[in-house]
Amino acid sequence: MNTLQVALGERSYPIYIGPDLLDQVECYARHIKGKQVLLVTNETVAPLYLHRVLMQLRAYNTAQVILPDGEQYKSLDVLNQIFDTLLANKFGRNATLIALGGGVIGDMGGFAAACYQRGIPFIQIPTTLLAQVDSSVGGKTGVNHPLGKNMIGAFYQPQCVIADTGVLDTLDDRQLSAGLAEVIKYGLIRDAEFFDWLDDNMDALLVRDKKALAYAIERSCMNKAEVVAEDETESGIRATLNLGHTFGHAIETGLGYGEYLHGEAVAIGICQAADLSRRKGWLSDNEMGKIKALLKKARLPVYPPDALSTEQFLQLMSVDKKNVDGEIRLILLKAIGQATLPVGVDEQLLRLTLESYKS
Ligand SMILES: O=C(O)C(=O)C[C@@H](O)[C@H](O)[C@H](O)COP(=O)(O)O
Repeated sequence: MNTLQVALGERSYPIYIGPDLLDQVECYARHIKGKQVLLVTNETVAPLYLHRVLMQLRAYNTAQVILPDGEQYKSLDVLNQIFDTLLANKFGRNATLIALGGGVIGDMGGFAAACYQRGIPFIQIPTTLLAQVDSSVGGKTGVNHPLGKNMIGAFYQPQCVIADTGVLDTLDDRQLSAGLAEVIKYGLIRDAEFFDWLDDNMDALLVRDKKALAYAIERSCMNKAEVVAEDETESGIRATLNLGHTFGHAIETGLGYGEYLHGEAVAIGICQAADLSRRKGWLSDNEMGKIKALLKKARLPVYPPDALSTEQFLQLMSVDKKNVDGEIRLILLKAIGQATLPVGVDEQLLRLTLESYKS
């Protein structure tokens, strides 16, 4: 097992990475304070892994919530089921919530923990590649609104993250590729050497070579932990983690949550952000080509859906959380390995990019 630390003063926590961690009681026990534990998971993950986690929690008074699987269920309505179960079981302030699942479960479970009785401890057990390399780390929790992705939420850090790399064996290929979009993102925003490594090792990652996957997860988490430690609540550098997300969130919201996986929408958004950077003269044609080729090699989409018009894109992008006083601000690239902070972009250039960057 490898342990990384997210250094946030009194809110610091470890990320445990390794195989078969679900069966290691020490990973859980040292982070559970009271006797009550609520497990939040979904219909896909429960039959695969819930039993293994419960086996380690025999000393506790446990309850479970099994939610439907998919981004379309990351909503206030579904969130209420978690509160219902906490209350029905008379769980108090020292109860611990464990989120066992992908990004949707982690974000919703974390938000429920942040709100219930004004905050109870929670543990992230991410079961998708995307959740292991990105969403379980850093304390962004929340739910979607029909008009905007992740619009209702809170920064709320977990007690620990338990990334059991063995659970990726049951992940389907589409989900694996979606996770690779966020992995590639780290190379693009701050780690050019990692981008080159990914270029050389993408085939190994796609066939789930264990050594390659473990390395990609550790290096991604290391990058994320460093950024979050520097800027927990996104007043500066943390916004670079949002590369491609303004476009990506517009696709997810515009097409209806669940149509595209988050990582797929982000892959397209990364290409659109890279294309805009190229039009600004910051990125060369060669770099643009390398980015698109690596995303395609990871079996990710690189062109936006025809169903979304330029006007719809602009409308959806106008509610992004990085915007200031109504101005759309984007994370762009100066080079592979170097992202900008949010920059306001000329609307004409944005329109041109949206209209011309199509399949
Ligand atoms: O941790 C962050 O900060 C990120 O922006 C990481 C993103 O990859 C992640 O998708 C995040 O949930 C997006 O947050 P949002 O603030 O754009 O809703």
